[in-house]
Amino acid sequence: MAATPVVVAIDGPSGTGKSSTSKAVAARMGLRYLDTGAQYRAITWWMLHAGIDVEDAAAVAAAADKPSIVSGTDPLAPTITVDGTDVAAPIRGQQVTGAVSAVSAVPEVRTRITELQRSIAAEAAEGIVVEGRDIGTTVLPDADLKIFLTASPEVRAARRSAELTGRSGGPAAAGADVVATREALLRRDAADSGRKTSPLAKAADATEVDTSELTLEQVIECVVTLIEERGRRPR
Ligand SMILES: Nc1ncnc2c1ncn2[C@@H]1O[C@H](COP(=O)(O)OP(=O)(O)OP(=O)(O)O)[C@@H](O)[C@H]1O
Ligand SMILES: Nc1ccn([C@@H]2O[C@H](COP(=O)(O)O)[C@@H](O)[C@H]2O)c(=O)n1
Repeated sequence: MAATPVVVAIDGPSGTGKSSTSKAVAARMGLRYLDTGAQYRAITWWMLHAGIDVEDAAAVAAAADKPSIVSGTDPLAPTITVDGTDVAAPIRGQQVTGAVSAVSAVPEVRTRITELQRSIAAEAAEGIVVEGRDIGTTVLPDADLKIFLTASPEVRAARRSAELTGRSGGPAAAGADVVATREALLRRDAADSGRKTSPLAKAADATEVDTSELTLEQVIECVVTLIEERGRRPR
């Protein structure tokens, strides 16, 4: 008997483990995977590249429909391109990270990206895990399962610093500064929670999972169990 497709929304603040959890759960359950933060980062990269002042909401709004953003949804090898250019690496840089909350707060940007997200989810015949900030509240309010991941700022900063330090090759790297990383995470959370249009928020019917004291494997197991309870078995 074919498995029933399932749509899973995973939201939460920065660095709570959304991407790591979503990719692993999707791979284990035979689902597609969509990183919506990567889409906002991609449009931000394009704005910066085009010389648009990202603090000028009118200029950002006027350009919102110009770039073509394509997301590959294989959880083992997710991809993101803008006008055919692979931007997977540059969208993770400091410049984009520092600008993305301003761009994602512009309603015309959100309308454009939300439409894209809904069409990708609708095409995923086998089901999909979609992660972001407003998936359960706005993008896919009828998702079969909604998870809201949290973790203390200290834990998130320590995890992110370890990741950045590893990526840059040693403790001397800027990513090793846990205090600065914590401040940057909290600044981005405040901007994402405080915007008028579709802010970062927990849907009323979402299950909250505090990952502060959990290993990544435990969080993955928790989400897989919740999906199985809705009748979907791993492949
Ligand atoms: N439960 C966990 N235990 C330990 N480390 C974890 C856990 N969950 C995630 N991590 C690590 O924390 C870091 C941040 O995780 P991840 O990128 O998945 O978070 P995120 O919520 O998607 O972040 P962002 O919103 O900024 O994209 C990664 O290095 C990841 O390996
Ligand atoms: N559904 C979403 C997802 C993301 N954003 C914005 O993108 C930024 C980057 O997200 P990451 O998950 O890659 O860190 C995030 O800070 C938000 O500004 C969003 O608005 N809605």
